[in-house]
Amino acid sequence: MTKEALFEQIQQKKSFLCVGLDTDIKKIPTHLLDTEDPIFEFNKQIIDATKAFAVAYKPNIAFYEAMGAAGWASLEKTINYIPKDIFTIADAKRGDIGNTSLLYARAFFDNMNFDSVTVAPYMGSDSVKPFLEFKDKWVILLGVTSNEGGKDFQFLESDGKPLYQHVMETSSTWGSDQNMMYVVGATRPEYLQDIRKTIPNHFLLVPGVGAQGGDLEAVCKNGINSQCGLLINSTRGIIYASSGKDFAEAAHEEAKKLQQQMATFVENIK
Ligand SMILES: O=C(O)c1cc(=O)[nH]c(=O)n1[C@@H]1O[C@H](COP(=O)(O)O)[C@@H](O)[C@H]1O
Repeated sequence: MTKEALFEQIQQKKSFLCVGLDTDIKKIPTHLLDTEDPIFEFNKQIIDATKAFAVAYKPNIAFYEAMGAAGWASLEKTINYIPKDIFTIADAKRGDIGNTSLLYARAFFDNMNFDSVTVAPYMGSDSVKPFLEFKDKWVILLGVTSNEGGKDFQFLESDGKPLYQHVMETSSTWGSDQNMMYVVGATRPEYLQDIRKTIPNHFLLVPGVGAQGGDLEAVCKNGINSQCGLLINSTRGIIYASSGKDFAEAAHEEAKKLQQQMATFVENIK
């Protein structure tokens, strides 16, 4: 998907919501366990209930890998079920020596037809560049993560700059704002003004609202740009809003609440 197509969808839906699909067999409503593929059945109903408000879906690959071959089958069915105009993110946090990264890229872009994959920057340029060779596909590089341990390395300074800033400055020359995005946790909105000085035009994937307590308003105020530039993710806050038979309706309501908070920000984009 191109950046223009993504922005068009954001304007149409007045939303920049990404719904995470971290589907855990231990957490889905028990009445689904009798179906042929409970993980897919859950995802299907979540997608149907939220697609009016979501511009992206982000299955976290760990949840599928943990189920073995059956998990991969559920993931493939899920990716094929997501409407084609909605952006898809394989949240896999990959990155390895070049020939291995190329195969990760083929797995998610060619075999499964995801639009993007999350990538860890630690192994540097030759671990990221193979993902950038695929037309209309995206790398979403970890920048400032939402978790507590993100502080362990990401803010260490050298040459007067924190590590995350070195990562963003250097890596943004490997591709462009047409094929690279960055992860910035919603729990750390105070870094967004500085981040926007380094990468004014890139889209940011912002996880951490809902269950992790991130601040949606602060993220929007500091992070939005002239093409929106934000995909804000919520996972548990939406997909596990209810553990009963009404889980899809509850997900619909939570997604709608977030979309309504986002609508004014979209209307004010100049
Ligand atoms: O890359 C990510 O998506 C990610 C980066 C980050 O810094 N923090 C973070 O929580 N995530 C992912 O975003 C999702 C957050 O889920 P909830 O906390 O349930 O909304 C999980 O799939 C995490 O793996």
